Amino acid sequence: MASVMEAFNASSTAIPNTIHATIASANTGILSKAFDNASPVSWFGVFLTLFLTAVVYDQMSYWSHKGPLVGDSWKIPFVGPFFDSVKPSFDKYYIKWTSGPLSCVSVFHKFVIIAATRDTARKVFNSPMYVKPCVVDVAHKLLRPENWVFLDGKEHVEYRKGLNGLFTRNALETYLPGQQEVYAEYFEDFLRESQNANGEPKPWVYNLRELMCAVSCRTFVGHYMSREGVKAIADDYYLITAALELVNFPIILPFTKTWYGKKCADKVLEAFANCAAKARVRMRQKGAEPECIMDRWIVQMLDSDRYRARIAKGEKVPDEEKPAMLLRNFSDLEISMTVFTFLFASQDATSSACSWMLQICADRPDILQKVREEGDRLRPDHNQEVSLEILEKMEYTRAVVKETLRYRPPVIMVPYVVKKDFPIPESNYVAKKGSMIVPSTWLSLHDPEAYERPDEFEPMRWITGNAEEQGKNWLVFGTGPHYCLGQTYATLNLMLMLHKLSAQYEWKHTITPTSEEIRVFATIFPMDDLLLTFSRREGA
Ligand code: HEM
Repeated sequence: MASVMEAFNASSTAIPNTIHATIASANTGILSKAFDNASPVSWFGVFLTLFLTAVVYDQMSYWSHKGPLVGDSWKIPFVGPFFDSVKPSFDKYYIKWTSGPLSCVSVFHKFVIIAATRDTARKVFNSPMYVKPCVVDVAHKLLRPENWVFLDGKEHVEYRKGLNGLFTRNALETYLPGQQEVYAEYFEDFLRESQNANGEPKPWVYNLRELMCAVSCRTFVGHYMSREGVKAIADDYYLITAALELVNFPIILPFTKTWYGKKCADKVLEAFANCAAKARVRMRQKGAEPECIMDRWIVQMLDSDRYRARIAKGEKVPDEEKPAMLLRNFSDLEISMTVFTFLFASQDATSSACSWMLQICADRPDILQKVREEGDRLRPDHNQEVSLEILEKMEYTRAVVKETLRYRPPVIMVPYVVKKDFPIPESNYVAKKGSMIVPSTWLSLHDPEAYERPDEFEPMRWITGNAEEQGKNWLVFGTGPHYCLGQTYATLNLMLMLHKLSAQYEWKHTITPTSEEIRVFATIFPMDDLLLTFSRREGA
């Protein structure tokens, strides 16, 4: 969502010229009187007039954008519902989504259109001619302005193609052993922490965030980073999320959230660039096998180099020896910036998903029992590595993960910005250039026409029901040219986590009156931060 800075930065709105002219003439009249010593008009009068003029301008601007959209008829002068966005409330978002397919708010001078239904949301996701993803201004400073995620159109498509090779089935298989190592270490830590607390339940959301950060780092940079290095990133990562919150001061002043976030982001970038340098050295060694995303990327670069060298020498290289994707050479910093975007995109979403998944499975022993039965059947020896082949056979575990993502979609809104006036004839509306337009995923994923009893958690809808056929409603990972690059990886990773944890551990959830309430912090979490205790599963 927009930062306050964006609100301030918003381009001037298209108020009819007559209004501009009226305001201008009013201003000149008053000002000339103020400077005329003989005039009784006081500075207070001048100020008041300018203020009222600005209020009128702000209101007219709001109306000129709003047109037929659902939204307040009157805007609180200048700020709009700013104070609501300081502490975002799920219930308030929900009221907005259900108010109409397209609704609006205006915060400061930023006009925000909310696309709440499946069809309006899809329309936004699939209109790259008119819209592009929008991030808070501070994101450019944290991720660096030259980062690929800020590319648009053809350049974005081309860059993204070069990344596809990092998420193929074959690639995902090579990351599995590293992920399992991390789960094994952290689950034992969970157990110790619960034992040290003498079985007293503790909020676990923070531990899960750290775990997800560690698994991501192992997947992205393998063993090039020490456990302490990973822990340092995991410990500080929330500073980055906080810096990118909707409402933050736009200029990076010392000791503000954005300042801490930037410091943390610089550390992560430097650490990842060091890892890239190490990967470059290791992957040049004979027989070195890729273990992480950086390795695979560097192997693709080296293969492309070799191919180009052969061609340059005039060799006729058979087609089957040509790399699937010819890559240019990326610097350590470029690799680092890109891998940072993976962490940035995955950290909050995956932490949210696994928090809800553990809560739901603890509260529904019938579901957990089935996950265990499937796991025990397909991998009876708990010391055996989980192969991709085994994981892919876990139909019920997959259904639980997909149902978690549907029932509690981690990313409830994806902010886009309108690049040029965007006609939406279905709503008889044209979104003006510079507006923010935010497709929401919630209603689509809770649409009773697509998913019967949408507010019930029913994994079987993915096996014996028709949930898999509702592709148009499945907006968990977005759709269109920016759809989530890591969706297969994210799903498999959550399956791996649930399988490994349920095979060897028990976890109990202490239900509180706010367990089912939703706290919005970039993504969504149980309001009470998920009170858990861990123990070893009998016989494991
Ligand atoms: C449960 C976990 C996840 C959820 C719910 C999720 C959801 C999303 C959503 C909704 C988008 C915006 C799509 C759009 O605008 O159409 C997105 C984009 C993206 N995601 Fe994910 N994501 C998850 C995990 C991951 C992971 C693990 C990675 C990386 C390894 C990742 C990498 C990305 C990237 C790079 C983009 C931007 C793609 C682009 O602009 O071309 N995501 N994700």
